[in-house]
Amino acid sequence: MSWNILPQWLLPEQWRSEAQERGLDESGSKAGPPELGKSDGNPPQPTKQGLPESESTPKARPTGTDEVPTFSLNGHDSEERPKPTNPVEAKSMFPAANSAQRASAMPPPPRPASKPANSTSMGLMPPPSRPAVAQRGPPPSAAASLRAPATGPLPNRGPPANSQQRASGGLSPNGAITPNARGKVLLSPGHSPMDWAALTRTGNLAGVSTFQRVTPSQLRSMTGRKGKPAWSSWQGKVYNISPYLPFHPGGEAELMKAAGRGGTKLFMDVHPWVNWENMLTTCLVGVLVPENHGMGEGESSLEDMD
Ligand code: HEM
Repeated sequence: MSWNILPQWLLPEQWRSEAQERGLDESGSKAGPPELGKSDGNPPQPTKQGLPESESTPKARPTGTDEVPTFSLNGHDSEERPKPTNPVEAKSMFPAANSAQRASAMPPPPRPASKPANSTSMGLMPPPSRPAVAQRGPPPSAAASLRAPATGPLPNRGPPANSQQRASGGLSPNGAITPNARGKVLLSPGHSPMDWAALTRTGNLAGVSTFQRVTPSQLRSMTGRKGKPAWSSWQGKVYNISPYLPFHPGGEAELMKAAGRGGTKLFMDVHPWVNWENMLTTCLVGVLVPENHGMGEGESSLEDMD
């Protein structure tokens, strides 16, 4: 038991009387007269009267220092632990002053990183809050995914081609429908480049059932007006550009400049990087041929068909 290391005047009444009965002092040996532990509530006076010569601990004789004996239920520990003399050591009792942990140069074990209280007290910012998980709706359909190009020009979505916004809008001071510096227009919904790509996969957009030989006069008549389709030739190939008009990022008016004629130079002046051949594959009408190709009178077989 560790009660025997305490001064008698610090012991509870019950223990004090017990110690007196056993006649033990703090070292466990037979003590002197029982008046040592009188229960008058006052600490014993530092007098040698009544104390045996063998008594050497300060329990019954305060030394005047501020040390307060520690109390532990484990009597062995309290008796074996050396009393700290350094005030710093006195505050930090773990690891023990003479332990291997103190003697070695090993750093202390790392603190757990995920303690917000610790990180705050260390002056560190708390970890950033995780971004909210994007609200995802049902998986997009195949057609919808086609409308969101991962690369290439962003689809221009905006008011319909014949709307008031298209007619008067845009950043151009002269009223042209060119809302950006590059002259792109706002395409009506459902007319993005990906929509066009999806449309071209649906089938033939040429407007003719068979491959045609187109003469220049024939081509000139296909202006996209008066109920006729708009044809244009690029490098000897004739395309029906009517279906592409609402999809053209440069606007219908720009594209219509090539209607009924060769559009190579116009095209190459503006965007030589555009792969028109791929884009217009299903719009291919035929090839451009000399005016009197296959005709004695210079008449066009297509004109006859109309
Ligand atoms: C059928 C033939 C044509 C196709 C397939 C086509 C296709 C395109 C494409 C894909 C763009 C967007 C380019 C980009 O974002 O980089 C574009 C823009 C444009 N196109 Fe065309 N185009 C054609 C004919 C023409 C013609 C004949 C003209 C002019 C007479 C023209 C004028 C423009 C303009 C001004 C732009 C906007 C500026 C720009 O994107 O650089 N296009 N065209």
